[in-house]
Amino acid sequence: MKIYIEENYEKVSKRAALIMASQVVLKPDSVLGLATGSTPIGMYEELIAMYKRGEIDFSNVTTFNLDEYYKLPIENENSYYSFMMNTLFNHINVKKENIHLPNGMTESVEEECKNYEEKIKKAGGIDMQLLGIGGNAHIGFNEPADKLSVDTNIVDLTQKTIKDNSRFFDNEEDVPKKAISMGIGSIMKAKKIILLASGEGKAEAIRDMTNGYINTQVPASILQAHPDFTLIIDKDAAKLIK
Ligand SMILES: N[C@@H]1[C@@H](O)[C@H](O)[C@@H](COP(=O)(O)O)O[C@@H]1O
Repeated sequence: MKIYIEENYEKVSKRAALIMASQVVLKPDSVLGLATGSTPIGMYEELIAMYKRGEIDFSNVTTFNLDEYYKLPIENENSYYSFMMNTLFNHINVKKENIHLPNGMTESVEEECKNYEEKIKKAGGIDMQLLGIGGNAHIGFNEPADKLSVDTNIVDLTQKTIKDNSRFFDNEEDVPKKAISMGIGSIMKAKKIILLASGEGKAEAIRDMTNGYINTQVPASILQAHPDFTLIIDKDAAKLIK
């Protein structure tokens, strides 16, 4: 595990964008695993700026997002599809057919999860996976539990996650209670993983995921066992690291 502790959120975003951009420059047909949440927004803005300056070309890139809410139409502004289109995809030259998110509106969850895994495999696996982290150390939507799913699966969101994510919705009741998420195995199969975190609200999760132990109640802790894992955090998120 490599850890970069940056002065602030802006520096976290800049370093992450440079790492992601290098991946695409060195391998223009990279398969990128992407994440939602507020944390990666700064990194996406940096990547858009690089694209506009002609420094980076996404035309051969394929993307797979970590997760999508269950039964939230993609037209809803809070769907992760809408988030990704508005925050990144509409501003760069990635091809629409190369963009993948789990279909939360599927009639057959089991089939959708299986297909998603197949599609990742067919694309050659994920070269670089970007992650944020939940306040309870979830990654994707793999919530703390006694058992964690290896493959893409449907998950029940914890009350904490529903509360955390309610800031984007009009009411807490509008937050979907379930999501389809890549599993821990799907994430760990990525050749490289980077995780971004910023702010004091993530300090406990960062402490617990870097303490040398793997604990399913701290889903992100498994990343310590990945051979090419980079943590990019700001001082506030790092303040409880021992
Ligand atoms: N499913 C997403 C995660 O992928 C993300 O890491 C987390 C943290 O979000 P934020 O970056 O807004 O704190 O939120 C959601 O629950």
